[in-house]
Amino acid sequence: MVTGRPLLQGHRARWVLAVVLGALASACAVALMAVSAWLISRAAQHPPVLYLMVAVVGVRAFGIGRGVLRYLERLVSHDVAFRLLARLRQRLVAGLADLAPTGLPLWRRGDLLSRLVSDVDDIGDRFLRVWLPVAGAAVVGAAAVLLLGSLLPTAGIGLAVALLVAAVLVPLLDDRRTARAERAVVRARSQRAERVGLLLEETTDLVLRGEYDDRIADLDRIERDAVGAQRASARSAGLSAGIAVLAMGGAVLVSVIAGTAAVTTGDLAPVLLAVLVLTPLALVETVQAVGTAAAAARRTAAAGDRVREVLEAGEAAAAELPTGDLPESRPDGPVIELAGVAARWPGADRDAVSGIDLVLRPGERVLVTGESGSGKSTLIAVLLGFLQITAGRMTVDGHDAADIDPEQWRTLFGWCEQQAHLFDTSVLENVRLARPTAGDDEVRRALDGAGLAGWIDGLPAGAATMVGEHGAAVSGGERQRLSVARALLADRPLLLADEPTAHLDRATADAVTGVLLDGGPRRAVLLVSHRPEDGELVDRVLHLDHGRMVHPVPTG
Ligand SMILES: Nc1ncnc2c1ncn2[C@@H]1O[C@H](COP(=O)(O)OP(=O)(O)OP(=O)(O)O)[C@@H](O)[C@H]1O
Repeated sequence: MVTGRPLLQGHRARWVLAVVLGALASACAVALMAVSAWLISRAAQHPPVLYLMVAVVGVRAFGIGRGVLRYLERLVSHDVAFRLLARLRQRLVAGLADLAPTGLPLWRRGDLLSRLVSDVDDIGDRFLRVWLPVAGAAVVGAAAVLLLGSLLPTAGIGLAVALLVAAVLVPLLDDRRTARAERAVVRARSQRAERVGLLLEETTDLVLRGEYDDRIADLDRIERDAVGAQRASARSAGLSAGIAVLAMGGAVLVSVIAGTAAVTTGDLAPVLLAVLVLTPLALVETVQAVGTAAAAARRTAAAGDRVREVLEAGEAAAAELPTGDLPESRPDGPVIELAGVAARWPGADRDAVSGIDLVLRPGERVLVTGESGSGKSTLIAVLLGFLQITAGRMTVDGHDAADIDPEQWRTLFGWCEQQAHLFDTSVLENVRLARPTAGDDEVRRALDGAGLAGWIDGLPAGAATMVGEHGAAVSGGERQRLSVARALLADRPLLLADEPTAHLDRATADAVTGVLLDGGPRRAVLLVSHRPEDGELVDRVLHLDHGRMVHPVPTG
């Protein structure tokens, strides 16, 4: 559950310090007002200046203390909040990694981004804008009530009632409206992130299909909803703030009436009248913060629910993952076997592959062919452990994959994909991702192996050249070879290549296929390809038709 308690673990002392500092800063503001009031009243009686010195020092100390303590409170509380947010994001990303890739379509990409960024930020606000002001207001409010009550009980009661109205009653009465408005704010924000993401991804298609303007109009509608929701939320907050001022005004009035009467009857020293009257005014800001805290509490609750969904899905996925170790590796490399394997994508009503029997021995090269949609990529997803098998058995050296920790299982495989993702960093670092501990020399050898030496020599900064956002500065063939370089650097016992030459010219495709298949005696290679000529380069061909293996392999 995304609540403060588990998140706060290890940070409680800092958190208490932030609350104490915040309360002291608010207390300084109230004390400043009270002491100033006393000082002005007393000074009006022209006493010897010595009588006033303590109060003068007090005014200075409280004035400086208010600013310094508030600064320190901000420093400590934001430090705690950022630590908590980092911890929460780590947990979310770890959960998503357990869900990926088949579980990720549970949420649209923009929606997921909004949960990871804005919703998590809102949860940070729970500490900064909900608990902190409420804790501070509770401490300072109680102290002010005690102070006024000790001077004149009626004034204390008046202040207590005003505080209850402004900080408890109004937020409670307004709760349903606030909750609705804040839920709408969070929903509109997520829709906006989702639609903007889609719009950016599909701009070219939308323009060509003439649907771009409709999408912009749709976005405008969402934006109007978002603004409407924010207005409703601001109206609520404004109302609470206004009532807080009125309530404190009421407390001032009670103090004036009761205080004047008490001074007349001699029950109260005249110099204390100003203290009674001005102290409630110093509390206005503190009480208003409680009003906005109520709205923030509602928003963070809505955001918390959305983050919790992702966390719980991740935790559920993690709980189901096996934890066994890979068996001791054999000197000549592992043997991977699939016997009668079937697998189904989430939400599908039939298996995407079934009855798959396949043995991959060290050094073997197997070509997988089949029409589009016949299940070739699904077979790779099964091998990589991304897709649960629904029937049959997959083993490594006789040990069931279903018992092995998926992270360990995946260390068996190198993967050369169709559209390798490139990050906005250098060529070198993009390849090093495959084995982060690899030295520059090893990365360069992998680049050479993938036939990229000539290309790199021609780059302005060699292998240190940046590839641009999403690899914008890299051609399709170069991207493909970078993917090959990654697979070579990873140097895993089994190399899976899913149509690695799909977008390449014949000569480049021949070269890339050659490099991939030349894995040596220990590395098995499973190549998915539509090129008939690749059949000549491998030991075996596995042909798929509607998810099932076909024997004999059709020719031509
Ligand atoms: N991520 C996915 N989620 C749901 N269904 C999927 C997913 N990927 C593939 N499928 C379904 O599984 C079946 C096999 O698809 P697969 O991508 O494995 O075929 P393929 O042989 O690799 O096709 P292509 O040559 O076009 O890449 C298809 O019916 C497809 O719709």
